[in-house]
Amino acid sequence: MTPGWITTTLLDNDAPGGWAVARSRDGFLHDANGPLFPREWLKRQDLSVFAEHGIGHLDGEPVCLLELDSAGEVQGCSWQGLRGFMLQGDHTLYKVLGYAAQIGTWAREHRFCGSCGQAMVQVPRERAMYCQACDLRSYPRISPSMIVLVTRGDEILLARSPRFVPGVYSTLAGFAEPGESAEDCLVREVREEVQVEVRNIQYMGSQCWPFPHSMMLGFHAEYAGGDIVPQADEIEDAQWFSIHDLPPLPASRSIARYLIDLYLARRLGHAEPVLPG
Ligand SMILES: NC(=O)C1=CN([C@@H]2O[C@H](COP(=O)(O)OP(=O)(O)OC[C@H]3O[C@@H](n4cnc5c(N)ncnc54)[C@H](O)[C@@H]3O)[C@@H](O)[C@H]2O)C=CC1
Ligand SMILES: [Mg+2]
Ligand SMILES: [Zn+2]
Repeated sequence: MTPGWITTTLLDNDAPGGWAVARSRDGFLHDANGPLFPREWLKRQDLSVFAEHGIGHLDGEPVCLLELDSAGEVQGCSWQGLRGFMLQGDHTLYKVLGYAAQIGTWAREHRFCGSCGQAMVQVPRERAMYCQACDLRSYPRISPSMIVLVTRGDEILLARSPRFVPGVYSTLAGFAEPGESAEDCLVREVREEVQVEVRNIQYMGSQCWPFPHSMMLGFHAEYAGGDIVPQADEIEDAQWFSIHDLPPLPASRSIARYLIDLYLARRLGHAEPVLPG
């Protein structure tokens, strides 16, 4: 048995046994034992299965995803969004569900060729969809995004989007555009969102963010000039906060929180946090 979670290219859906997770628009099915169910049992429930994908091995046992058309009723079970699993519970299980969500979304959105519109087929032994007419392969989509903590000595720049939980302030973030490096993206996003200039950009680490398919590239950068002007619509408020008097912060497993906690630890001489993968 290999411990932990290992994604696999593809599994044989006809081989019996293993675990399954079920996903609908309402999230993942779970009961008191969590979101993993014996696969054979789950397939016997009255669920409208749209697609089945082998996704990996957990502690050596195969795991598959049942993508559903709708959230059915299963006695003793309820549905919970991926974000809920990110916020609390076992981190390895959240990784399983995050991967399942990305594969399920990608497969659902790539049934037809984006070039000619014909049905695509699953490539054997590879996580890819294929259009024979165009000789075109589509791989799971990942969107590179940068995230940055802008610092000024004992102050850090935090902002809030109208989408955030009330009161919470976070680091700045944004999707990379074609033609940009992560650093170009950082400079542009900080300018756009708060009209501030930065220098001494330092890469701190990355995190998969399956909402729905971001790859977060995390940085610290020093303030170099400009007064904060929040971008209309995108940024509700942005401020310099003293590291000794911070507002409510993002979830502890997010890279946003890691970037903040890491800066605080270095500034205050505490032990450095570990970035959850
Ligand atoms: N893990 C973490 O700690 C954090 C993760 N994030 C994530 O970072 C990503 C980017 O942050 P935002 O401030 O929302 O982005 P942003 O500042 O670039 O603005 C969002 C806008 O970008 C456009 N957009 C949506 N999907 C896109 C894509 N795939 N490529 C290019 N443009 C796209 C849309 O117009 C959307 O309204 C999001 O996935 C967000 O959830 C943001 C903050 C913290
Ligand atoms: Mg943004
Ligand atoms: Zn095609």
